Amino acid sequence: MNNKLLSSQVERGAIEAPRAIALPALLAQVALPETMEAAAGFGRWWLDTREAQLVLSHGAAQFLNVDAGLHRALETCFTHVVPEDMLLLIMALMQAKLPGVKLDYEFRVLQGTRGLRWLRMQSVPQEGGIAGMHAGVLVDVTAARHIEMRERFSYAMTQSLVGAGSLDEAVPRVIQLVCENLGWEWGAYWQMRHAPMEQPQLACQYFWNHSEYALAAFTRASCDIRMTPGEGFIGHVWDTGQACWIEDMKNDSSFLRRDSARECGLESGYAFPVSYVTADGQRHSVGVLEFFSTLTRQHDAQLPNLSAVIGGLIAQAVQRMEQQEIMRRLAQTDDLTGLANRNYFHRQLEEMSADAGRSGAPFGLLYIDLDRFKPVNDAFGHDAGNLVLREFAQRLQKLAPQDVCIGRLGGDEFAILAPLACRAEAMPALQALAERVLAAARMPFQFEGNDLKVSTSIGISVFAENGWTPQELLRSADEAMYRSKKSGRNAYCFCSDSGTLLLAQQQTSLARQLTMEAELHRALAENEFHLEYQPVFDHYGDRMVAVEALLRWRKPDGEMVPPDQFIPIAEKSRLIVQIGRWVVRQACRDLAVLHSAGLAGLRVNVNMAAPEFTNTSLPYELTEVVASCGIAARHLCLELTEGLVMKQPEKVLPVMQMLRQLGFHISLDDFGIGHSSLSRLKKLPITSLKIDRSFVAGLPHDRGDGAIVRSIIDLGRHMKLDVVAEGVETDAQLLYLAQFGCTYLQGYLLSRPLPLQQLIALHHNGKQQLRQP
Ligand SMILES: Nc1nc2c(ncn2[C@@H]2O[C@H](COP(=O)(O)OP(=O)(O)OP(=O)(O)O)[C@@H](O)[C@H]2O)c(=O)[nH]1
Repeated sequence: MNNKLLSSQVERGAIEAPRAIALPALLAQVALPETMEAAAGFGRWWLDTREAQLVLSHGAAQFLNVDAGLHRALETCFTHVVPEDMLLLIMALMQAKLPGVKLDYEFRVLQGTRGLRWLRMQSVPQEGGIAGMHAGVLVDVTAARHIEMRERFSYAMTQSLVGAGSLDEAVPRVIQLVCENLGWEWGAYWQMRHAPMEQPQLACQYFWNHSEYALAAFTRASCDIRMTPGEGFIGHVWDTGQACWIEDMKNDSSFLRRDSARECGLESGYAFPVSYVTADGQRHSVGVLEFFSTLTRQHDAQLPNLSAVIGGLIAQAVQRMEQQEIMRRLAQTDDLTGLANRNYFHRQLEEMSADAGRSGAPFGLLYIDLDRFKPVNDAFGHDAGNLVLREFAQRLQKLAPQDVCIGRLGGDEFAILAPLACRAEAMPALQALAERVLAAARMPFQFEGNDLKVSTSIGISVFAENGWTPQELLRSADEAMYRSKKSGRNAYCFCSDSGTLLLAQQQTSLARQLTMEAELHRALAENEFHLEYQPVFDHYGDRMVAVEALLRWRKPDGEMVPPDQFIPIAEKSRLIVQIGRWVVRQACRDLAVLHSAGLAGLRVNVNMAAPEFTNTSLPYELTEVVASCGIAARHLCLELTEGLVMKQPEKVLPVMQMLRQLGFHISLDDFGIGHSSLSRLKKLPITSLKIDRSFVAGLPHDRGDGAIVRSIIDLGRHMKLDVVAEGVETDAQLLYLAQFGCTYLQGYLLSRPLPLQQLIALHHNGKQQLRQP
């Protein structure tokens, strides 16, 4: 706005009279001291707080990138102010009308080609000023702000780099710091990769992106692409060692990732080298940092000003970490062979044992000792011995899979730690590895035209069969290795081949039992058990008469533990009684649900463990359980094994009799494989017999099984006992059993074990009708 226009506005009455008096003077000030302002580096402004109008001098207008003169609306002066600062600026201006308030506010403005600048707006008290009129100055404080910010930023960055233990930790933090503090949306660090037999290539090693922008496509393109020195934006910066701007990424044909930049709306970017100069004046390039924005940021000078500091600090960190890495590697490595040294190998073994203890993943340990190595030293000298050790180490590295740890434990002793895919593969995989080691040692070593010959003896131990701890595993493998020596050398032995290692096995199984016991206690307390129910059908296989409750254990990580793994361990402790009681209660509660869901009359069969049947209070406890669940005693059938009854008949029989008197059903499980004498069987207070699945499996073709099954069915008929056949899996088995009058049938052919709700759904689907007993 020029002075003429300003005057005309006053003349048109746009500004009220008392202020109009002052305006010619203002206009004169706007016009006249332009050169003075420019020299002093400030602009002036006059604010009419009543009308919210502002007059800007030429200097102030230049700073704000708008016209000089009168602005009737404040917003027109501030069109280039950064939106986040705009509201606070206007609020600060309006507060100036309050008595005693002095305006002093800093804000950011986009000054066209000069980029982002910081301005400070301050009021300057006027002598004899007009009420409601304020005047002040506008100063560009960008330089001071940059210095301050650079200091703050350098401090934060130094903290990040000094505190970081590795580049993986440090560099992403620095990229994020730059992006967040300097307003870039995407940043990355490129590093030179030296693959064998290939030209060195720059690859995107770390990146960071602002979560509010959809930049995944650009990240993908950056991670996929490789650039050789001189190639593309990154290759150019690497090659020249000079920082580089890119103003229009999406249309710049030399920018290799322009398509993805277009897709993500990225506009401009800046890349600079990360390098350090050594005492001899040599520059060493370490990598390239690049930053991109969705705005055109060509002249935002903050990053260029800081890039030397950032690049230098990162390069120093890289140098420091590389040195640390060398030191670390030296501390872990055996000088002569380059393999893991004794200490480091032990640490690896400790870590692997701890991991395997948690995950159960097996691994093997090969303890390798060269045979007749001393004579090599004695005959050809220490250098010859060293050559054998070095070359044998190289052969081990070549033959072993990538993921194994190979160590030299000292002298002519080596060891290999080999992860195993699964327990079943342990033996063959370790055997194959040991064979390769034997063959590698047998190949002669060349020393000054002589063929040096050695062999090896190997001992193998496997986690957790031969030990849970590094000490147990090493001792087991060492003992196995000595057996290989004793057996004539050039051989391998597994630890478990030896009776002398029974102790390790016993310790292992004890440790496993203790761990499992602790887990079972937790499982009970944390409700990790649940029940599934396998239906039992009448002899036509079409009516469900009972369900067998089957205990299931799902660990918090989702792993299902098979009952045959945890029941034997629970049986060795009193835990089985607690678990058994939980099963009975839950089964009775679920049965009540099944009854009310329309399965009235259904019975539940529950497997009972040995210690429970020697407990004389069992009948009363069970009476209380069924009563509290609202079901009758006849609805609960307790299954116990033949062997249990026969082991302690004097204790078990009275409990069984009491249970029968109270109305509970009792079934003799796994019938046929125990040692029941018929005379004793007659006296047992039981209601049914269960034919063991091993006999059912042989039906109908195995004559022996057929004869046993028919006898049991006959026996049951004569003793007025129900006979249940379990493990029915084929139509032929079902027909056979039905033909000979087996009372009840159970097996996968009819139904697998089901969760409670599926059982109810099965019933509601109308597929099953209940026989009312
Ligand atoms: N060259 C060389 N020899 C070493 C080094 N460290 C230990 N030794 C020697 O290696 C030999 C190892 O001894 P033994 O394992 O008993 O010798 P061996 O002849 O292999 O005996 P068996 O294992 O019973 O067949 C000793 O003579 C050590 O002095 C080394 O770094 N370099």
